Amino acid sequence: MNKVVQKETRAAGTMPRHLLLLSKSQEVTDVSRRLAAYGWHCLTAASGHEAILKLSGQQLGVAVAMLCPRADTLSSDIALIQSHFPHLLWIALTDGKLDKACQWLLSARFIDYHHSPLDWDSVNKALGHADGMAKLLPVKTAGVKITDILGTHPCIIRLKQDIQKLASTDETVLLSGETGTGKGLCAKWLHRMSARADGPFIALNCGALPNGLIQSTLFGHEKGAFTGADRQYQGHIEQAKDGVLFLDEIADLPLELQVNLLHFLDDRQITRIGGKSPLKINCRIIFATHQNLEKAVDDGTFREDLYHRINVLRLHVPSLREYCTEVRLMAEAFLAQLSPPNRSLSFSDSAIATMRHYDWPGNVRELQNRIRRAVIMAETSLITPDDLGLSVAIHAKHRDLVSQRDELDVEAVLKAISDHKHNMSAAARALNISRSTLYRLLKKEPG
Ligand SMILES: Nc1ncnc2c1ncn2[C@@H]1O[C@H](COP(=O)(O)OP(=O)(O)OP(=O)(O)O)[C@@H](O)[C@H]1O
Repeated sequence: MNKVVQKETRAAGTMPRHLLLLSKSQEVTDVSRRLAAYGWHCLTAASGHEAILKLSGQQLGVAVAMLCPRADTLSSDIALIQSHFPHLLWIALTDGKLDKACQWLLSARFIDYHHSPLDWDSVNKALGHADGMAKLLPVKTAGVKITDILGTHPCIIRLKQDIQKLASTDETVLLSGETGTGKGLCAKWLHRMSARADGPFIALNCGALPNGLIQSTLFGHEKGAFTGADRQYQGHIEQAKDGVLFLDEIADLPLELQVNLLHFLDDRQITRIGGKSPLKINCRIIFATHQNLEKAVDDGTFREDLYHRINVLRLHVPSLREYCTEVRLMAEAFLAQLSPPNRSLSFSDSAIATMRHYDWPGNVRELQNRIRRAVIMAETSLITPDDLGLSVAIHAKHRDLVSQRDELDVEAVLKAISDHKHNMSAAARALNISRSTLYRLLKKEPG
């Protein structure tokens, strides 16, 4: 009996467990078959939008994403799914060649990852662990509960005060800041504290939808407006009537739709695709971006008139590095939220020190995800840097510093050699190093 069939037999008779399998790759069927052999039923999706449709009404705990070197193509899909299902635990399957975008994505969004050649037994074990943990974690639905904005650092106090001021107006607001800093959270607070709190809060990630879908998603369509439009659809602007529309990743909105949005901001009217008469909609818009909009204007990918229209009330959401003295406080608050009730966990001193010195490129979202991971991985009641997946990250950071320093050394040596017309002894003297050190830095044998 081959291995897969044996596993199938072993899994037979147990209830199938469900997971989301997100992949744009042809190999999805093979992976889904492999996982089925362990009793996993995979809901496959090739985009965030498809995943959201398939997940609605389901109580899934785990999602698997197949990452390839161009992982950035999945990053906005994952962001979209997370905004609707924030408590899914994510595990990545990668082909081992991690580029920068992929590494960033892994640290920001995943609790665990497995490289090919895949050891399916350990993939299954990790999935089982995550699924079990997801069942123990408190279930919260997106949009229902807003967490507090944590932090007592002056930059967070200022942020909260500014949100309060902006909540008292009905003006359009632009939130800027790195990914994972809490722009979505601030937008929800702006809504919650404003006169529109009883109205809807509708969020749309402009980068997560294919170009063909975004216009009807925003503006809606009439029945029969295009092939497949078998019923009338009220777009997000209309759904946000009397409430707030949160347009995330605004820099990703295609240029042709930027014009339509500008018109809406001016006259507050929309016409559904295929519609004849314009509709007046009263909603407040909050924009967010992690990109440099000024550069996007210079590059011609963002309209200058729209930029000026939305860049009036701008709020910068600080990166976690700007208040890294509070990492412990935040980590402990997230640990209390994310630990199952029957487990008492705390951080070891080395975990606190490591978190304090880490750069947090994925900001608070990364901190939350690392703690989710640690809750699953910790074998004792004391969380270690390893449980947070940080020993490797810190090591990589140090290796980076070493390689950067090496590059600078080589640059200085090459300049000295050129300044001294290729006289190695003179170049070494000028740098105050020996000839042998000079050759070592150049990784060459003395000539
Ligand atoms: N100061 C904070 N206190 C508590 N939770 C926070 C804080 N900042 C961010 N978070 C949490 O971090 C997670 C990521 O935040 P959010 O999605 O709002 O980030 P974002 O800046 O909108 O990210 P992106 O640019 O990728 O869309 C959310 O779960 C949010 O509740």
